[in-house]
Amino acid sequence: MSVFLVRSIRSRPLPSLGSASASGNSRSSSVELSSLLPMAAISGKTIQNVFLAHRCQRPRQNTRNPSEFCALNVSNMHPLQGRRIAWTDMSTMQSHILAPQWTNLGNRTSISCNATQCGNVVSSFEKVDFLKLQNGSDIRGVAVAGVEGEPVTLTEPVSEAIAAAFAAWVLEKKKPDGSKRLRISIGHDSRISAQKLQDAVSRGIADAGVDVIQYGLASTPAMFNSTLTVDENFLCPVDGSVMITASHLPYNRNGFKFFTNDGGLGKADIKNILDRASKIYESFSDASLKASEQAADAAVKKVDYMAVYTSDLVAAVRKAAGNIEKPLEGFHIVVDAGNGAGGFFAGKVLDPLGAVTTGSQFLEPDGMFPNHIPNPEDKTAMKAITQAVLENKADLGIIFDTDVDRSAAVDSSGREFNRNRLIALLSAIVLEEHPGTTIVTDSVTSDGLTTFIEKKLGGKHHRFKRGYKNVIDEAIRLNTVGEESHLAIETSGHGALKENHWLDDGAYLMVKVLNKLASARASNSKVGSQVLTDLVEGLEEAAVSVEVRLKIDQNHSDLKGGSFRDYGEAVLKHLENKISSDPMFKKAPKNYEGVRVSGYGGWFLLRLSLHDPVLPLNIEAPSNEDAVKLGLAVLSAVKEFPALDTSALDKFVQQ
Ligand SMILES: O=P(O)(O)OC[C@H]1O[C@H](O)[C@H](O)[C@@H](O)[C@@H]1O
Repeated sequence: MSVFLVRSIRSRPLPSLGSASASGNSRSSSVELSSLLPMAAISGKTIQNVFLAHRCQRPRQNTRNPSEFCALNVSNMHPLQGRRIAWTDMSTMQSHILAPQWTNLGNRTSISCNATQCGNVVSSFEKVDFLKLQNGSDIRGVAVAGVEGEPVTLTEPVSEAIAAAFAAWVLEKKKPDGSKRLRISIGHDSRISAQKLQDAVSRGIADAGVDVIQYGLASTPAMFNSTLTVDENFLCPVDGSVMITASHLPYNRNGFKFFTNDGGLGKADIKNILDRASKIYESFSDASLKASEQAADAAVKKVDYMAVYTSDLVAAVRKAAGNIEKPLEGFHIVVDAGNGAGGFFAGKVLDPLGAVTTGSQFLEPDGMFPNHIPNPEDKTAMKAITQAVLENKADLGIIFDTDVDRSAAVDSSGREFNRNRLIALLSAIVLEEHPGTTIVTDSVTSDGLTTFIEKKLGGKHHRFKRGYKNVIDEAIRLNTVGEESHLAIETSGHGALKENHWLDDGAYLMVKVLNKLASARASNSKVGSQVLTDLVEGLEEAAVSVEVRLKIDQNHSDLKGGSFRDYGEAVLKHLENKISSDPMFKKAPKNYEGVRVSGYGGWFLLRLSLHDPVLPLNIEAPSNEDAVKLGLAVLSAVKEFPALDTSALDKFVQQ
């Protein structure tokens, strides 16, 4: 990948980005530009129609005045017409300085910077704005400007306030006696805003008088794990942990997940932290932020914690295979990390275990996700790993989401282990170890999966609600009321095991799969990856399986000022009433969210999304015709609600 440098030569035309793109990968290309910077150099690349600029700063004392600091003459930047520019290392405060030099871009190009529209400037951000950042038990916001209609909400000061609030919350919970300082670890995925937010979060934590341990690129489960590891060499256990990630969302988003040794924080905790953050934010001034910048440096330590986490994974597989050093010798396993944080799995886990990993792809972190979205629920992503398995004639393919709390696999014939098939595979493995145990899953699992778990494997299927935290908490609850459960897993690829502290960990799910491969090979050297495919033999899968998402227009007058949740509930109630009088349908006897109904040999579930003003509809049926009949039944009920956008369902039933 070539990098361009902008040199301090005025008025030299910029070469066409278009022609540069043509010479490289069409989705991700870097360009050699020469031009126009008095005191700074710029490198960058164009990805997804965004020109991603990186400024290599020259010594500031050489600048005559601040506006020359990064002044660009872009009079010849026609090739950027209609494109966006995102800075990876410069706050918009600085880009405001250079804005006059860019005025001749007019409306052709929008300029944005890494973390924030207003960089490190304290701008008005009310309590209500903080509360909007809550996404279930996570915090999510826009961290990079440049996408139309998506203003930056997760600025550096906002992030700093949230981190300070989390540190205060941890202090309150842990009640330290003053003999030692508390410590909080910070990790991040591959997003382009990671560095800026890591710095802001570090400042917030240090401000609260807590030590900061930075791990750099890390996975979400590793961050939780750092609250459990006991090893002073790695400054563990930490008292709290922050993962900077927005999972599989687009490049401009980012967010936070928080942990203590009790697990991930719940919805009420997150609301509490956002409440506190809004108060802390009120006390911020430009001067106080400057002071906190200096204080942070002293409180920050860096630790290679991923080395601990990955060696634990390696040890787990060795142990399962009877303490063999290289239990995966002879297996060819390809990994697709989608340019997220999961690339470590090939080099740090599979290689030491003896597996061949050639053909693994997109292992290098790239926050623009130039190849595919790192998401095992995404069709393009699953196609990419399937292709890699087939092209490399591999025994197994493994794919992770951006922060590695979700995963899926592909067998040697290209059959996917995701959604119901992934749950079936893990259920088979866990039920061999714990006969009769209850498997807790999300609500969109199939009827075929219930039959498989209960009739073939002799376990119990507890179909609960959507949401990884809901599923895990329910499994923990069952154990406390005397019902043994060892696995909580979602069709999304989230999964947690009792034996692994109920840690929501996509990498550990794959370790369980590898354990099966390794132990089967240890007892019979001829065993190949077919052993995994055989485990899901007998799982009935519907010929048609679809999800359509019906949006609720929150500004529609039919909401009569009420919330989208109330409106959604009204839609569900109406559907339930209509269905109960129709002899073609039967309501699911046990159901924990939405309306789940059997009919025409299949089923549907309409429910409220966990986070969005959306009613997701899942349909599974033996044929397209039957699926359409189920869709039509839903459509006739929901059509009476004008604020509901049914176009996706209209399209489905008209096919
Ligand atoms: O309710 P939905 O909009 O379908 O979203 C549901 C999903 O939301 C998030 O991504 C959670 O991490 C998942 O655990 C959950 O399944």
